[in-house]
Order: sequence, then structure tokens, then C-alpha cells
Amino acid sequence: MADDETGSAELTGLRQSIDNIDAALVHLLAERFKFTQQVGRLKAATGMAASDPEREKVQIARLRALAEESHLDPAFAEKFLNFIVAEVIHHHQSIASTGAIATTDLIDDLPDGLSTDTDPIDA
Ligand SMILES: O=C(O)C(=O)C[C@]1(C(=O)O)C=C[C@@H](O)C=C1
Repeated sequence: MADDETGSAELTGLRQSIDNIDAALVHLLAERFKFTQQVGRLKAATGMAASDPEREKVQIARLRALAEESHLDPAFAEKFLNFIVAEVIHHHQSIASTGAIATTDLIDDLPDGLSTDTDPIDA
């Protein structure tokens, strides 16, 4: 087989694994947002604040340590968590003020390189 054919077959195989992982990430995020939606309802019903900076500090420290163990850039892990948590807080605020997650809500201050124009919850 010519080198370019070998390379292209290998690329296809690698992309299959990447696609599987991307699918798993979407499923995991969907489950996470289902749970945070319940947290948002609980917080709204009991008058708790949407955000909890102390909890976030613990989560960031834990994820940075896990990232280091796994040879993932800890700064990326922190940025990724912050991105998700910012969206969750937005949802919590929507639930508290309207009783529902506003699908038109967008995050304005995204970390560099991250952007969204859709809501992660397909409610
Ligand atoms: O644990 C909470 O209190 C949440 O609201 C969940 C969550 C998260 O997404 O992990 C979101 C916002 C808080 O600031 C901290 C954590």
C-alpha cells in the first residue's frame, strides 16, 4: 500500500476513536446538565445563591490535580470547568427568575477559544 493510503487509513481509524470520545463527552455533559438543572431548581426553591465560589475552588483544585495525574494541561482543565460552571450559573439564574432555562441566554465573557451559540440543555 502506498504511504498516503496507509496514512489515510490510519487517520480514519484515529478519527473513529476521536468521534467515539466526542460522543461520550456530549453524553456526559448532557447528564451533568440534567443534575445541575435539579440543583438550580433546589437553589431557587430554597433561596440559595446561584453560585458557590467556595465549592468552585474545591472543584478546581481537584480537577487540576486529576489533570496533572493524567498529563492534561491543568490550566485547560480549569478553563473547561469554568466554562461549564459559568453556563450552569446562568441557568440557575434563569430558573430563579423565570422558573425555566432561557434558551436564548448566551454567555458574553467566554474564556479564549471557547464560544457557544446554543444552550447545552436541549430542554
Ligand atoms: O454545586 C453547586 O452548588 C452548583 O450549583 C453546581 C456548580 C457546578 O456546575 O458544578 C455550579 C455553580 C456553583 O458555583 C458551583 C458548582
